[in-house]
Amino acid sequence: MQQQLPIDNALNRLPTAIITGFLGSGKTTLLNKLLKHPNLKNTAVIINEFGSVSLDHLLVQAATEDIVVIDGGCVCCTIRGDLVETLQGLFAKRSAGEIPCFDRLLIETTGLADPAPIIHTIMNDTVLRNIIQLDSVITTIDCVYGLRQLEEHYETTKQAAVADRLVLTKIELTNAEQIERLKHRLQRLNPAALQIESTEDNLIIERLFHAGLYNPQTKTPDVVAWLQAETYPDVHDIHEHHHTHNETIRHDKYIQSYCIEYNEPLSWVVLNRWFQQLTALRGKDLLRVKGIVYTKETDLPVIVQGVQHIFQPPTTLPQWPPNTPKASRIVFITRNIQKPVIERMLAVLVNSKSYVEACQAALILLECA
Ligand SMILES: Nc1nc2c(ncn2[C@@H]2O[C@H](COP(=O)(O)OP(=O)(O)OP(=O)(O)O)[C@@H](O)[C@H]2O)c(=O)[nH]1
Repeated sequence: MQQQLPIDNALNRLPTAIITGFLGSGKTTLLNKLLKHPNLKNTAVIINEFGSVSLDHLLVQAATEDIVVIDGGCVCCTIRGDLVETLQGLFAKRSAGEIPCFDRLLIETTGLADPAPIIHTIMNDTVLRNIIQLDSVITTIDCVYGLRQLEEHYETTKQAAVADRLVLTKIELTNAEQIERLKHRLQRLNPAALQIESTEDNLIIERLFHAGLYNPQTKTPDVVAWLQAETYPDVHDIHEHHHTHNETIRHDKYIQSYCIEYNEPLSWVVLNRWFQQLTALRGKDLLRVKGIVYTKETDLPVIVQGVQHIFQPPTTLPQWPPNTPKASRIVFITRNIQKPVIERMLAVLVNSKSYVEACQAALILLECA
């Protein structure tokens, strides 16, 4: 039975990048550098902190910091009303001709911000998701303090784990060995994220943006570049590495990144149950999920994306892109959910003949918690 999902329309939406990074790691310095670039002159900027910054030909709005702390410490599902309002206001003014017609949006978070709620807002607000598309999550990492911050602050680890691009700042203030250690650590934490040194003047624009599903030059989906599936190491490599270090506090020790591959077509029932169980039971530990799925219900590739508890409604591509096998490939960045657990869950769900059997997948997940 062929079923319809909306065709992905990312190309028609405004590219939006989030710049995040720990306190003092160089977000504003990077932003100011970017805004001087002629290709970014029609950029609207939202600074996610108190007060506004005045920059000539640019639109700078201030979205107040309004993190709602729910008992138990989970702020991940909180959609920031102020950000939604600010964005909608910006688009209303643009439509009314009150401000110039910007063609790109940059959002700078505060240093302690969890980028997940901002990503949720962009992906799932019913109005915004038809207007803007997440083009890139850019995380600045301080080469002087980065290693220590990764150990001591989960915020830094999470900001690095969800990034599409990692910008290494203050390179000139430290030595080559420390930079290599930091790069290696970041590579293990988030192998698909491109590492860029902030001093790379010529390449920075091209390499910082366009982390979305579409190649901006050809306007066609580039699943290979988007998923970067081949960069995810086999899970055994990660374990071996951990055992060779005598690490005590490290937050990134608990972060795993891997790619699940499945050749047979999956039914939507299985797919939905899998994601529902994952989000309901371990949502806060699903730092980022994205993939292309081969389903029984449609010949078209289905695109899935999620951050923690919230998944974007699935969409399809108009056809399977060249060089992309007709199979499912989903990349996961998780905290304390190992690849075999995810694979076992999927196997149980695929083979289950009853609801009760399907619930066994949830038990696998609960046992590993
Ligand atoms: N030497 C050097 N200094 C840098 C670099 N990047 C940023 N800085 C300095 O580091 C300090 C903090 O930089 P910001 O850009 O304000 O950092 P931020 O992440 O926006 O800071 P918060 O908004 O406070 O979290 C400033 O004094 C910058 O001049 C760099 O690559 N090299």
